[in-house]
Amino acid sequence: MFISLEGIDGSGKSTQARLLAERLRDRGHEVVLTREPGGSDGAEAIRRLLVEGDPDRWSAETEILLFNAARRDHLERTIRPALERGAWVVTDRFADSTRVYQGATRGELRGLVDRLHELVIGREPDRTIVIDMDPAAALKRGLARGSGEDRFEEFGLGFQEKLRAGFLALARDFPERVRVVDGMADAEIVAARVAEAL
Ligand SMILES: Nc1ncnc2c1ncn2[C@@H]1O[C@H](COP(=O)(O)OP(=O)(O)OP(=O)(O)O)[C@@H](O)[C@H]1O
Ligand SMILES: Cc1cn([C@H]2C[C@H](O)[C@@H](COP(=O)(O)O)O2)c(=O)[nH]c1=O
Repeated sequence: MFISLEGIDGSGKSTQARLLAERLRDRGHEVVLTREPGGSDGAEAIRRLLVEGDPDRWSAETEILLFNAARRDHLERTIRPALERGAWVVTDRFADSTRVYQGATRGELRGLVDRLHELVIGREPDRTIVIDMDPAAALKRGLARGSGEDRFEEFGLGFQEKLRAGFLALARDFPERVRVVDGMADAEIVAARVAEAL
């Protein structure tokens, strides 16, 4: 089973991915807990190209290519082998992040995002949980954490609001696969909501 956690920056995806992996391991499953961009040696190298350094280094189109290159490597080296040996895969972000960050926020690039996904990736997770929360609260969590790594967090509240709308739209676009969970509660309560949704 292949599960992705999605949502805006600071919504609690990494926390929930970890808690879900623990819950599944407690039930005796082998679980591969992974993330994007990253999750394989090559994809982690591409992550550094994307999140470190001059934010204007890449054009919007090149950025989409890089996210897809990283995802292809992640799929080939980490996700597929794990699924083939019967493990569960829990990933903190997958292709929906590209749909939302690169596609939904820049409408004219949606076609490119969708065509590249079909060509290079060609599969979806079995289930996707969107952790939904108020962007102002999520931004506060991110700032409190003091993570300086994410150049994407620089865009601020207006951008996060667009992202939230993009993630909520996924549940309408992929009703069989995507469930939205309210992330505005203690982590353990949200974890129970995630388990219930799955
Ligand atoms: N339910 C929660 N209540 C309060 N704080 C939380 C909750 N979930 C996570 N946090 C805290 O909020 C911060 C962001 O959480 P986390 O890293 O899980 O989010 P994220 O969505 O993966 O963030 P990013 O996308 O920016 O990496 C962390 O400091 C984490 O400990
Ligand atoms: C997979 C993916 C990610 N991003 C952005 C979203 C985040 O702001 C950063 C790093 O992710 P993290 O969850 O904070 O580790 O990358 C993106 O724009 N497009 C994508 O496809």
